[in-house]
Amino acid sequence: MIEPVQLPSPWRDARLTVVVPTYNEAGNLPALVGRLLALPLPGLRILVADDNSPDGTGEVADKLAIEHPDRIEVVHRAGKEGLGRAYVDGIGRALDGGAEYVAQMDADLSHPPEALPGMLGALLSTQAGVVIGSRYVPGGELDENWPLYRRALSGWANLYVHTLLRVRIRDLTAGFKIWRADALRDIGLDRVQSNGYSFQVEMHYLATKLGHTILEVPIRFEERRDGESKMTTATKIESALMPFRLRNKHRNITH
Ligand SMILES: Nc1nc2c(ncn2[C@@H]2O[C@H](COP(=O)(O)OP(=O)(O)O[C@H]3O[C@H](CO)[C@@H](O)[C@H](O)[C@@H]3O)[C@@H](O)[C@H]2O)c(=O)[nH]1
Repeated sequence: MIEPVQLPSPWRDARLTVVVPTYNEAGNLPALVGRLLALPLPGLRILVADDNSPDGTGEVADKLAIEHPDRIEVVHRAGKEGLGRAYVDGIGRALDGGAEYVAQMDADLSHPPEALPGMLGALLSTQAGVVIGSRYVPGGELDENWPLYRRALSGWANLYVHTLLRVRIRDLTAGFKIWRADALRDIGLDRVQSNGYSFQVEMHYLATKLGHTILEVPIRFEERRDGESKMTTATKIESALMPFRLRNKHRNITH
C-alpha cells in the first residue's frame, strides 16, 4: 500500500467529498471506508450512492454512517439505474452540501485511496479543473491480474473515443478523479446524458469543451478481489454510441 502524501495546511482541511457509487459492494465498502478515513484529510467526507443493492451494501453503508455520522452520508436510490445516474445524484448532493472539491472513485478498491492527497495537492497547486488518477500516463500501472480482455477493451475504448472526440487525455475512461466544485457547476450535471460508464468520457468531454484544464497523475489500478464488474452489454453499447451523441448534442456548448 502506498503512503499518503502529507499536505500543507490549510489544504489538509479542504472540504472534500468522495462520492462512491455502489451496487453489490458489501464485501468492499468497509475496507474502502477504513482506508479513506485513515487519510490525513480531516475535511474528507464520504457519500455512498447505493442503488438498492441486493447484497445489502446499503445496510452496510448505514452501519458505517452510524459509526461516523460526521464523515459518512448514504443516499439510498430506488433501484439500479447505472453508474452515471448514481454519480449525477451523488455529485449533485455533494455540491449542495457545500463541498469545495468532489472526488469520484469505485468502491471495489481498484483505485488506491492513498493516492487522493497527492491528487488533491496537484489540483490545488495548479489551475486544473480536474485531476485524474491515470493508468496510462508514465508511472501509471495496471494490476497484472486485470484480465487481458479488459485491458484490450480499455485500450480500444480510449483509441475509439480519442479518434472521435479528440480529447487529449491518456485515460479517457478513468473513474478516479478530483474535481473543483466550480468546474462541476460550470459543466452542469443536468447536461449529462449518460446512464452508465460513458459518464466518465462525457464528463471529460464537457470539461474539455468548456476549457477546463485536465491533469493526469499516475496511479496503480488494482483488480477487484471481491465481487464482480457491473459492466453489461447495454453499458458497452451506450459507450459505443455516446461519442456520436456527444458530438451532436454538445458541439456548441457554452458556459
Ligand atoms: N449505484 C450504482 N453503482 C454502480 C452501478 N454500476 C456500477 N456501479 C459501481 O460503480 C463502480 C465501478 O463499477 P465496476 O463494475 O466495478 O467497474 P469496472 O468494470 O471494474 O471498472 C471500469 O469502469 C469504471 C467506471 O468507473 C472505471 O472507473 C474503471 O477504470 C474501469 O474502466 C463500483 O463501485 C460499482 O459498484 C449502478 O448501476 N449503480
